[in-house]
Amino acid sequence: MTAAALTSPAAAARTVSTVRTDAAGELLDLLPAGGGLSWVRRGEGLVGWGEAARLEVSGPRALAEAADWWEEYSAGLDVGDDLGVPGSGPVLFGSIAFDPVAGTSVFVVPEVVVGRRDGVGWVTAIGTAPELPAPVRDGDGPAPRLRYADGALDPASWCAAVATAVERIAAGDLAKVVLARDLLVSAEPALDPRRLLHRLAARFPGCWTFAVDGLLGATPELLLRRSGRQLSSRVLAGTAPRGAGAEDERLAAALLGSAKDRAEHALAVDSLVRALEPYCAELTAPAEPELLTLANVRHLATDVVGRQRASAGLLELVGAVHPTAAVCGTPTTDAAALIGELEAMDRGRYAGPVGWMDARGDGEFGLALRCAELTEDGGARLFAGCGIVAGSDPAAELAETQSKFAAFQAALES
Ligand SMILES: C=C(O[C@H]1C=CC=C(C(=O)O)[C@@H]1O)C(=O)O
Repeated sequence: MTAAALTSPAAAARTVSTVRTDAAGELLDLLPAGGGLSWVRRGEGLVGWGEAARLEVSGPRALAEAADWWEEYSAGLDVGDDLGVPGSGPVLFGSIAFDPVAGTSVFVVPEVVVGRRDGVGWVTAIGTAPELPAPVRDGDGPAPRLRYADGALDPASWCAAVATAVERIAAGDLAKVVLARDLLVSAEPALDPRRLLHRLAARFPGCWTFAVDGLLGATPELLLRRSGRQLSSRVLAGTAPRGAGAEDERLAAALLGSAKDRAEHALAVDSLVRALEPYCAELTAPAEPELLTLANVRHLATDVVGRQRASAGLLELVGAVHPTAAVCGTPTTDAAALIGELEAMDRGRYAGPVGWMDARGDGEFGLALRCAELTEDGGARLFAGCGIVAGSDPAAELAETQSKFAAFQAALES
């Protein structure tokens, strides 16, 4: 089934202007109280608010429909863009379901976007250009009172699911599956997305702090960036906890030397490279992964770069590479079926692509990891998953989900 609810631009709102702004300060400080849209890393990126148009879509052609809709929508705009850089002019934010066929993907064109790239700032407005709001730095009030509850599976049941996955892998049914679990949190007073985004960005400056339609987080994984014909991706898989003092160094060395984690990582890189190859004139992936160190965990990381050959748009490319084995498994179809069998939950937009694109087709989509979906009662549903391969230990994987939940929990609890 395809469900497409779209808004067309009203005649009065067809004018788009991008002008340079020297407004200093943090992008996230400009967000309205209820939150808004965000894609920010190390103080650069995009924030947006207001809704000039919106598309919710599912079904076998979901991403193709979204691409057509954006092309038609943006072609109908009268754009004045002083900068002409990736992210200037009209911008579409998107949060794509883990399973775009069954799940609902959400695309939003904000009325106002403020961007910063290489130190240059700009503001884009659809319709009448607004006065920029006074920046608000959230942070001093007390944290809300929080209560956590198990999501679909309690820890013991989730460990049993991991043990079943390990058996299936040992039986030769598949090589890898990523199993996730959810954690529910209720909050009094209701969670404030702007406050959460500030805290995520402060603790994870090297991650992309994102917010699209109630899904927010700080992801370390870049699924695909397109800038003209240049493509890049940061693939992550293989995780170790952080330790204190010398123990931290020992854990880092053990991760880099772990045959299990290297195998898990190689499958993720391979899945991306295979999917991207048909579109590329050049594609380079280093043979050895590097370590990516975050406040809560370390990952094996590989930066892949390519030059596009065919004229495919960004959403087509995203649809071609998703889901990689960093969030699904190998072979993809068997892993997706096992996820459906064992996780006992709907991932929704968790582990799906999240990001933005402009009218030239440049943009960035990460994977929605280390994130939570805000719930109507003012709380949230947190997600964390782990790659399961031969030799995975259920207790260690459970501990890994706890380390990953800790990324969002630190923002909730401070
Ligand atoms: C699925 C998640 O992480 C993926 C990305 C990096 C490392 C992973 C791992 O080591 O299992 C996962 O593949 C998650 O954080 O929910």
